[in-house]
Amino acid sequence: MSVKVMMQSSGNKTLAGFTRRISFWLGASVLLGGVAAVLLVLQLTVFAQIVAGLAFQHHSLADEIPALKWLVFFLVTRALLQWAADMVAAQGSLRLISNLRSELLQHLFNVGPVGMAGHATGATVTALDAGLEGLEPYFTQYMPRAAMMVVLPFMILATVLHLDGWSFLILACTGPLIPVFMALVGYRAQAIMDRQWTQLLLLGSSFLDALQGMTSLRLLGRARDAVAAVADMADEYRCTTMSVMKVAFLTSAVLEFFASLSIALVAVVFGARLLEGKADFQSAFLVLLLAPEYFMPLRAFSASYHARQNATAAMAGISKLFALPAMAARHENQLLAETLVSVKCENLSAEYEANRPVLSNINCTFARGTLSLITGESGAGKTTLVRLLLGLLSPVTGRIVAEDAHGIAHRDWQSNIGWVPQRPCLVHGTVAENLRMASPQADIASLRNVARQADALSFIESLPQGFDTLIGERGTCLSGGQVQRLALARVLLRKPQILILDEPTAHLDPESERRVATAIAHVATHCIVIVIAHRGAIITHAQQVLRVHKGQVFSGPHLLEHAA
Ligand SMILES: Nc1ncnc2c1ncn2[C@@H]1O[C@H](COP(=O)(O)OP(=O)(O)OP(=O)(O)O)[C@@H](O)[C@H]1O
Repeated sequence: MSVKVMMQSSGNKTLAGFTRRISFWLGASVLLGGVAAVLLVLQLTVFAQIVAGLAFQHHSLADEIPALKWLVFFLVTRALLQWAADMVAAQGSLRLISNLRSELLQHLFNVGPVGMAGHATGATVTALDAGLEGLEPYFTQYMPRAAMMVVLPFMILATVLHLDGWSFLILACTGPLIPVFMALVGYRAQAIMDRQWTQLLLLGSSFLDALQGMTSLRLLGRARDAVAAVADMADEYRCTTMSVMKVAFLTSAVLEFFASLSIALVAVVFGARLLEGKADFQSAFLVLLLAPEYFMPLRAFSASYHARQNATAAMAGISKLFALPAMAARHENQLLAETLVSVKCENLSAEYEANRPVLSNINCTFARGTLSLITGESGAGKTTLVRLLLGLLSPVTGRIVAEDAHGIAHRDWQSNIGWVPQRPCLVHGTVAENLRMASPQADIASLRNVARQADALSFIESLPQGFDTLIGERGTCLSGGQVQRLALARVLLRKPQILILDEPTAHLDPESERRVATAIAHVATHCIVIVIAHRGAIITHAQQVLRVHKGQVFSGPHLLEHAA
């Protein structure tokens, strides 16, 4: 993409980069877990000492009370430390995920609708939702467990070496088998996880597409096929999930087998030497208590290994979104106090792909109190010009200058634009709720005022509950003309100084078209109004016509007559 990148998101957007961001939290978690591990070894040592004292040294329970107090102390403190370690890791992870979600959303706002054009909405939603959630177990479970897999087994090995050489040898030889085995299984499991993630993305996009296109699908008689296709994908996703589970269970079973075998070997070797009188009970008992704990972090690590694979697969989708170039200009959401009198395009060029200009060095002016019409054949670049004005696309060369009556150019003028696309976005809610999207604090008098300006008041008042009538998602309970007038009323609530409309009267019946055109012409008396249109009543109200043709913009009085 050659489009100028306005803002590159900062920082290393990889799992390693994200891990570094919460290194303090992970470090604290591992430290707390490490202290808990020391307490575990001490707890088992005291326990072995108590059992040996009671069984072989004829101690009474009263003799062991000080040791029992230590045992309880170690037990409780260790439980608290472990809880704290888990909490710290969870806290760091939740903060990171929350920050990442804000960063990603901010980045997508900077990318804007033009940059997102080739990206399926369902896949984006899945990456933002399930994708980011999928990273959480990686930070809360996998990373701390990976660290503890090094800390605790080494601590136990050191203790066992001090107690018995043979047991040390058995544990030292069997322990590393587990990570090696994990690496072998992991290679195969990663491919399945990647497939599962791709299927989830496809499922999300297909489901959303099927929902959005349900009317067309029904009209084409393909609704059942679409439902069947989504069902098939859901079934494939289920099968892949079962494969993931199968790999996870098999891995756990094999690891359990290795661990049990190793512990049994320690028990048999030590037991035989105990019978021969070559070892003492307390050491043997302690080694037997320590052996399962030696494998515990390895088993916990293996149980959370799928979290890493899941995160790696999810990260691929998230990285793709972070890698999208930012195309939209950033501007403050502040309305200007000064009145803008003109918006000038100076030597403006735009392109979506390198060396394929859609607009080349265009110059034009949009003045206050003027209704400017942008016309031209399909694909000429009318929408591209509007995208430049809206700040959704950055110019390759040139600039757009917005001036007030004193000739002062303002920087944050784009927040003063009101934009009505061809298909305005109305949400499931009441008429008033849809209008208040533009200004949540607006009172009913303001709503009535803008509705009157947009010629929408009479039809709103004729609805069963007036401004409290539910209009359905995308205004399904309203006609095309009513949706346009409602969208116009909504945008007027923001008191825009510049109003841009994309084919506002397309698909309307002559009466609705006339009413919408008159309402727009009325707004143009105190605004800079720019309308994309090819034909219809709106043309008769235009004071300026700009024709976009082969990357150039032509204007002149003859075009006005021609357009009319
Ligand atoms: N997001 C995009 N990525 C790449 N090319 C694009 C993109 N949007 C538009 N174009 C291309 O830019 C050119 C101008 O498109 P634009 O939408 O500005 O035309 P238009 O005059 O508004 O057409 P219409 O009247 O059909 O809406 C077209 O050739 C189109 O294929």
